[in-house]
Amino acid sequence: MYLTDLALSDFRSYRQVVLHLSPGVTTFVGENGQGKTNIVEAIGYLATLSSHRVASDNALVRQGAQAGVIQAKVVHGEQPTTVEVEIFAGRANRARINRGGVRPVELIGHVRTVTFAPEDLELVRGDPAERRRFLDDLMIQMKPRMAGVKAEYEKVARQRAALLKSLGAQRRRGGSIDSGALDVWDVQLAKLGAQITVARAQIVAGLRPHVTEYYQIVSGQSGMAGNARIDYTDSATKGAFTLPGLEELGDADRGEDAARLVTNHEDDLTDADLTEVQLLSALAERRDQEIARGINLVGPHRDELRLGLGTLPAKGYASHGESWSYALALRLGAWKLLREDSSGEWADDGEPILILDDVFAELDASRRKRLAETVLEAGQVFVTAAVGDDLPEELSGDRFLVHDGIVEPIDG
Ligand SMILES: Nc1ncnc2c1ncn2[C@@H]1O[C@H](COP(=O)(O)OP(=O)(O)OP(=O)(O)O)[C@@H](O)[C@H]1O
Repeated sequence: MYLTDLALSDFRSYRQVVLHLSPGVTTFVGENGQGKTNIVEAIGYLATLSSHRVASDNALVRQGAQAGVIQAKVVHGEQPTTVEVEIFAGRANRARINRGGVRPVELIGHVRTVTFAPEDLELVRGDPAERRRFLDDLMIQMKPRMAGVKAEYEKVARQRAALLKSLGAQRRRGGSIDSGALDVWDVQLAKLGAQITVARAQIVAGLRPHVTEYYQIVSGQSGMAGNARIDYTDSATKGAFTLPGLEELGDADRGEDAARLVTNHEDDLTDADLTEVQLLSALAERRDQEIARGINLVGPHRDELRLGLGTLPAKGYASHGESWSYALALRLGAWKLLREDSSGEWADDGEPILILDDVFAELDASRRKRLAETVLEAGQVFVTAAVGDDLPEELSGDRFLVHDGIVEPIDG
């Protein structure tokens, strides 16, 4: 998969820009604040309908404009497809595929990207929510129907939390409470939550060997010190979540087609049913505590992706350079997993686009070189850098200079 054209109108700092793009490596070079990241952010938005930098869409619309538009032509298999999203500040987006109106969520899957950016250090050093978001973005790209499940889960969790708060307040005032009203929310939370927990755990099982491998490649560390291992812990059992048939994948051959197991995993139903039962029993057990605190204490929003390095957790122990290598290994692992995914419409070309936003300046010379060699395998790569000299010479390809809202090709 690759983009041949990208047009932005009123997106971030751009009033209007049109770019013709080629497969292989494309680099955007320019001084700080000129709009390099804005371009790759737009490409990433087409894949996930969210920005890798901000939680709200408001900042994506050019100041003073009503709506920002991102339009791209993507070649996937034989036929080019035109995808377009119109972003409104504070309102629902509008989307088009080949000029026909569709629901925005239908765009997901037409463009697949993996973005690595300075913010990714938070994947290792930040709160568990960062790591859950990483898994969810990947989950939605691999199983687009999970976008709806996640949205529904979040709605149920919000409503249940409101009820817990009011029951808690009632109890503190000395009134008697009927906590039976929670039952219907528990059932929904467990049903939706189990699907998310299982989908994420499948992704972790598929990612694990890739993360271990890429950590060693990028960091140059080997042996126990360089052993990066990821695990998923669920809130109901508070233990490492295991999936029958998938767990052995962690120790499987590195070349194993892990994505096939993620998307075609036959035990989905059994796993989700089992997890649902575990969630329901944990909800029953912790109901009193939940009412006292007025928050949901059980569910995938409390699950954790744990990152281990050697015998220690990465968070709090890994050095700055090691944390960077780990974040990069997570992103490259995600890219490999998406690449291997040959389910359904990805049978002919599931190759995701790789975006490396401002990352070379953060790496030492040997890590830069190893990263460059690795990404050359990708069908299309977008790189941004403030200083062209930070880029290893392996990354030749199209170059654009970005300055004052103008993006122009650099010859040679
Ligand atoms: N909604 C918006 N409307 C107008 N301008 C915006 C908007 N959002 C961001 N900008 C401007 O875009 C510029 C930032 O662009 P971008 O983040 O792409 O820079 P960059 O070239 O990647 O810089 P750096 O090298 O510092 O990372 C800033 O000058 C900012 O003021």
